[in-house]
Amino acid sequence: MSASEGAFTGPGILLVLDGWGHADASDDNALALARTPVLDGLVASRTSTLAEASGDAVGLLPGTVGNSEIGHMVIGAGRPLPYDSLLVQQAIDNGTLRAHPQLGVLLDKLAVSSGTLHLIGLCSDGQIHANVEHLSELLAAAAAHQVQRVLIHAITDGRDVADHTGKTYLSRLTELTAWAEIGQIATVIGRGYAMDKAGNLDLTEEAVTLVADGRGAPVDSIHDAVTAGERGDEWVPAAVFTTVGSAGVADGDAVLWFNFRSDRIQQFADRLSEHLLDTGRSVDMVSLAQYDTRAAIPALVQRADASGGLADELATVGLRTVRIAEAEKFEHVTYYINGRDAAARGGEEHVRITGDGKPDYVARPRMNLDRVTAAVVEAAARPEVDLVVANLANIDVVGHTGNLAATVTACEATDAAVGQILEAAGDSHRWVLAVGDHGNAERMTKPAPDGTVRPYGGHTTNPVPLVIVPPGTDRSTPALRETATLADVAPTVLRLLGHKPGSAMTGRPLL
Ligand SMILES: O=C(O)[C@H](O)COP(=O)(O)O
Ligand SMILES: [Mn+2]
Ligand SMILES: [Mn+2]
Repeated sequence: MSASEGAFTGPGILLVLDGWGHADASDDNALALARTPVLDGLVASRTSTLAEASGDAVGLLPGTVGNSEIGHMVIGAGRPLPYDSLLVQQAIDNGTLRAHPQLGVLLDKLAVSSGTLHLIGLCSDGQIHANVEHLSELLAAAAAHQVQRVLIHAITDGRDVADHTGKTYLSRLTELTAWAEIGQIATVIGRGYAMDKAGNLDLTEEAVTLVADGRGAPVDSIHDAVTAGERGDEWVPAAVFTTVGSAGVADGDAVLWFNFRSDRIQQFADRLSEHLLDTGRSVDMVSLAQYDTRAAIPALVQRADASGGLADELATVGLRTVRIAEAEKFEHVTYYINGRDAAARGGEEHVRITGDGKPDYVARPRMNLDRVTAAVVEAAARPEVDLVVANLANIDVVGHTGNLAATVTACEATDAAVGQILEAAGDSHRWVLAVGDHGNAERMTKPAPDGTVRPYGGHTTNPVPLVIVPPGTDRSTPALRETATLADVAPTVLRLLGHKPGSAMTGRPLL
């Protein structure tokens, strides 16, 4: 360790506590209700501040809740990055989406062949994976090109928005189709099936055969579609509207995927592509934003450049990092934090902690935290490792269940884990920077579109705690700046490691 402008430099630990947001205590604030002496101590310390993690501070539309993808990307990039949802909205506002040549060719082809356009995506306004309002532009484009038939394959949410609101969003779809004078809902299925990202292909298959072959329970109304299941909107079972005639995808049809975030739709997109190919159907596919699929699906809106972030800077100066998270958040500390770049840089080691079987987060709110913590402690003890980067998933993942009691347990388990990690940091004379990537557990209810207050497991627009714990007994560290955003994390980490912020970073070191 050496002194540098009042701050110390040396090896450290960057700890992302997923879903660790800040809000005043209330009876729906799981973090405040939980007994969390370690986290409370960190937040009350002099080297603690609050960082903006939502809206335009990170590259989202103003007022939009943060999410893991943009959160980790900005933590890594050291600058706000125009996120896909923002870029899609800009393309709608400036007319480039509607005038997109590739979209025009696809729609004209359908108009000539009388083929069907299938719109597939998450129907809510959660703005994390999709926004149902984007459909007005897509339907208008189809109508302008005189496409004759548009079918919507709606995925119900209940995770990024309050549960049991699926009916409201499906009703919104019918308003949009009435306004555009084209389109009808053909099928409905919950995101638990259609947006599995853990390789549970049996779940994905339900969505694939529903959309491709029209195989699902016949329903006559939105009400029947969403009330068939008793497990909420995430698990609405496959349903086909009897009113649409043939709901499946025919040879010569086209598919437009309207989720803008890839991670939870790519498995479905790949499986549907393979299924159509296997069954001899030639179908044009495009996606609203870029997907990380095996299948080549052209995107209508391109991703922002996220290079020049922490990973690139660490590689340039030759520092070693270990990245640790359980499966749910593994891409977050590797792919996302590295600027949506799958290549591991030199000096980068990845530790992915996997669990057994299908997770039940209410029954097991500790998840695999003990093993994640053990891996962090082990990595911290290795002198050749300059920076340990870890994500503790529980506060967010259990928070998503909307179950307050389970989330309180998740917060308490995380608190104990952070305590162990701080001890290990003390032993190895490392600093620790702990930060949330967006809010979640600090608010567990939300008014639904119908005005009722419902349990809510989704993210928030609240700022997140950002705390630096100096190594050893160093108590000379100055207080942190009061205004901060996630873009300040990478410059601060580089400073603490004894290096300058990267030239592409606009965030500023917090000390
Ligand atoms: O995909 C999910 O689990 C949620 O919709 C968003 O959560 P994340 O942004 O924390 O992954
Ligand atoms: Mn997150
Ligand atoms: Mn989340």
